[in-house]
Amino acid sequence: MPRRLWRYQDARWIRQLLPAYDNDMSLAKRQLTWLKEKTQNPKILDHHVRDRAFRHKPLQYILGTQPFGELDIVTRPPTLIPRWETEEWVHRLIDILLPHLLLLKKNNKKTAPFRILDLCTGSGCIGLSLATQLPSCHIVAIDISKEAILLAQENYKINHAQVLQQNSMIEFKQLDIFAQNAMETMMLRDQSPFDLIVSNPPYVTMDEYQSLDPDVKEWEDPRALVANEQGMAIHQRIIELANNGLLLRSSQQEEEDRKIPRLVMEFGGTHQVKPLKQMIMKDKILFKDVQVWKDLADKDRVVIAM
Ligand SMILES: C[S@@+](CC[C@H](N)C(=O)[O-])C[C@H]1O[C@@H](n2cnc3c(N)ncnc32)[C@H](O)[C@@H]1O
Repeated sequence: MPRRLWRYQDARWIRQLLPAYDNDMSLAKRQLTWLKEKTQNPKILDHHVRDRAFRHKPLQYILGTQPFGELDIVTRPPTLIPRWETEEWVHRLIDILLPHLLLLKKNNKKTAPFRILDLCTGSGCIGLSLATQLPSCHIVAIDISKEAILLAQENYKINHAQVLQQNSMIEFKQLDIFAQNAMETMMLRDQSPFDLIVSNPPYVTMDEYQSLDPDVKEWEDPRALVANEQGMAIHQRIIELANNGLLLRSSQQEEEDRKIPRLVMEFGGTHQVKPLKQMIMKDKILFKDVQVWKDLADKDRVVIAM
């Protein structure tokens, strides 16, 4: 296409993109630059701009990937696009676990793999980050959605070599955590409890869901977002399963293990802090302490039980 025509097209595309970015010219221009990095074909580009501008298609679904720490996670509707808030706490968690696992390895204190359960895995971003950065871990990752499990497996294939390099492994399984046989299915072959449970479960109420942006509502699976019980039904189920034997009992643990997180769950905001802490500390046998981590926007975001 001649340069003059490109300039004309660019101006038209930017005009079309503007409403999707609150009429912020620099943001609209930046989006166009990213779209152009994906394709230089004007017909395809025009299609992408229309998808973004008129069909509210999230940019990450158009580009097909989203960076998540060291990983480039493949994104596809309707599986939830990994969020920066999750990326942040996962890397904070890795920073805590890594020296601990290296020390255990050095002191020969733990010969069996460190077992992690990633509940509500979606694209696999959390489980795969842990599997590619932590040594000798055995991770089981669960999701109710078939599309999510297929996507997570695709993401695993891309990062397979890094997982092997860590001498770790990860398995994905489609399962409803409310299913009757959930616990046995999650423990898989070993039938032994986990050292750590991590999860970014759905946590918005149906009312909150109604007011979300069309980018989210029209493209992402509602099952990834909405939960009953004021957005805490899945958290409640995870705590119940942990208490019923899915997590190692503290008496079976080495003293050092007690200092590291054993249950890590993302949640929606300050209004959920008190009920979540109460649910976790109801049975004081399993957990000795509970903390809340804030995200970079200074919002209560993750509950950590030790
Ligand atoms: C907020 S998304 C998190 C996805 C991913 N872990 C992330 O952080 O981007 C929640 C996920 O929970 C899954 N989910 C919802 N209800 C579930 C259930 N009952 N059992 C298992 N997974 C469930 C959804 O399919 C969705 O993929």
